[in-house]
Amino acid sequence: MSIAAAAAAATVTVVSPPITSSNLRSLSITNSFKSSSLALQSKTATSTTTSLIRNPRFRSSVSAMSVSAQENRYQTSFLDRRESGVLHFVKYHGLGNDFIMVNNLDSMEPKVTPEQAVKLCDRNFGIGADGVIFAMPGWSGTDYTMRIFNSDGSEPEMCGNGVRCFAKFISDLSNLNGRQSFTVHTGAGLIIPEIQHDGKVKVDMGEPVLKASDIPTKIPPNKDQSVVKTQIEVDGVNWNVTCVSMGNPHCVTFGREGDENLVVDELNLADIGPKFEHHKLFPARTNTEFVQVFSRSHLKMRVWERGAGATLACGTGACAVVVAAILEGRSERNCTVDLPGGPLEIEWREDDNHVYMTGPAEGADLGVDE
Ligand SMILES: N[C@@H](CCC[C@H](N)C(=O)O)C(=O)O
Repeated sequence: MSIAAAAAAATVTVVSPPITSSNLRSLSITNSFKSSSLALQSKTATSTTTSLIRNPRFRSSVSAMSVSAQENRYQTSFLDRRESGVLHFVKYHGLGNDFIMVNNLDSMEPKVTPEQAVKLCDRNFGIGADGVIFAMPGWSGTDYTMRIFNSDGSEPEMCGNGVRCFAKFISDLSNLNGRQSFTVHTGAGLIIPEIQHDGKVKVDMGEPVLKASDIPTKIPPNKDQSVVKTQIEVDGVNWNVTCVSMGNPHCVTFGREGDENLVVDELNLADIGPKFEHHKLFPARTNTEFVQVFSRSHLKMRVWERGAGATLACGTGACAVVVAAILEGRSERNCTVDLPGGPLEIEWREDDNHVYMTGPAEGADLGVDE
């Protein structure tokens, strides 16, 4: 289906996973999109494909909407029905960080434009999500490619919770013949998720990037080429920050000048979050994690995500938090990180310098049982 056909889509079908022919039920949502922005969006999508492929880290108005719930039973999976003008998707979430998942395995061109993603992600006038994730064919030898649009339409390099959802989505879509692990090309390079026996997904998130200019941040490096526990002024207050990229940029803070012990529940995230995100010291904007230390292996964080705002969880953010905590001498290499949506297990392994993230990923449960 072409971008134009997708954009002109009149019907979007939501299906509750697991995706099997026997238990398939659907909820139809009818959208009318303004078609005037289509040509421009198609160009945007193409240029983002190009920039993703060039990423050097790969080395190692909804004008009207009506919703009608129907009980439809189909003999075959919805994935086998390819009506033109219909976008099929499912909702997945990792600890409440939720995504519209699109089966894009037949094309390297996203079936949804950034502008459409903004509309689809709207929690009142759209479907509601923190982002749209596309499962695409592999690239340069990988099994698959994952791309994502934030709810503001921007394209991040990587998404930790998203890649766990991606792994579950792929295993629901494809016959993996018992394989539980595969390789995924992302804007942050090669990512390897593995579905564990307990249903959780463990992800090799690769090596953290610490060089300030690669994160990118304009904060002057204070330790080798990295920014570790240095002060920046945000809205008239000095914050101690450590900067880490997990393919996407993160600014991690454990507190303000003279007040090292953040109580993260007391923060006005909606006020301070955007001031970090759009700070002039972060040329590509930044995700920001506010962290409270319970012990050397137990941390709690709240996140303000670039392009998505306050979310219930951020996988790359939790990885960045543990890397920052280790760099600042606050934690061990294995930590439980509590997020508003639940805990993630993070390890920054000494032997290979890779960060490993383990946590759940689930399809949205519409509560419709057989
Ligand atoms: N929630 C994600 C991160 C998504 C991308 C982020 N908003 C960005 O722009 O970098 C995660 O779980 O990592």
